[in-house]
Amino acid sequence: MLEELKKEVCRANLELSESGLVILSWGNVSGIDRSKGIFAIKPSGIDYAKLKPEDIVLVSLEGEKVEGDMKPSSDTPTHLELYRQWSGIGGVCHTHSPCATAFAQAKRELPCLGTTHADNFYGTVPVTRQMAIEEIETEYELNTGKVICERFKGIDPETIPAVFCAGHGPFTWGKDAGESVKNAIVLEMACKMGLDTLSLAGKMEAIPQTLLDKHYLRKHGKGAYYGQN
Ligand SMILES: O=C(CO)[C@@H](O)[C@H](O)COP(=O)(O)O
Repeated sequence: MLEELKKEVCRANLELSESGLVILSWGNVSGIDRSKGIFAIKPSGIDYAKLKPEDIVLVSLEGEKVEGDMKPSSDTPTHLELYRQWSGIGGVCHTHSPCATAFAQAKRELPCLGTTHADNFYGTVPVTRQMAIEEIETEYELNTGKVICERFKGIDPETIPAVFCAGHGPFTWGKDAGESVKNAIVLEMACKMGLDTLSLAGKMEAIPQTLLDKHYLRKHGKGAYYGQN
């Protein structure tokens, strides 16, 4: 079932591995078929070098494994919560890429410091709150999805397809699995530029909204972020 989706998600996971954003079996990518209410995700703990389309696991929006010999990614509940809450996304990517993870661990948001960022993210990339002990000790991955959606109240997730999960790492998303990986690559580069800017200038200062609008709206035609840029 859903052979094409499994091939697409397998390809996206291999792209993630080839991008250098993940090592060992870290990270994961999924993609959803909204017409069937089923998403495909990387199996847990797999060596990317051995990953094949037939290894990709299918999971329903009710959270049931529909097809696959292996255990779905340990982050499946997070991907599931984002698909449930945000009907406009088609793919989700999670990494521990070093610069973006530094922002997540430092609980720092990434302001829009330049046009590179502005071309891809309509404003500040937010960070979630630190989860409470009981949220961590119970359903950690599901609660990770919940605090991401909580943080995005008032923010259009399609115009800022990225977040830093406090104390953990980044999640990105997009119209499909491939775009979620592209956004993870752009986020890591933007975070590296942010750290370099901070070390050169001693601060991270957002560009004017008008420059953000000029770049983002010219490329994407819409922007609906109501918070501070
Ligand atoms: O965030 C984590 C672990 O902290 C996970 O993303 C692992 O890095 C990958 O887990 P699997 O997808 O292989 O289960």
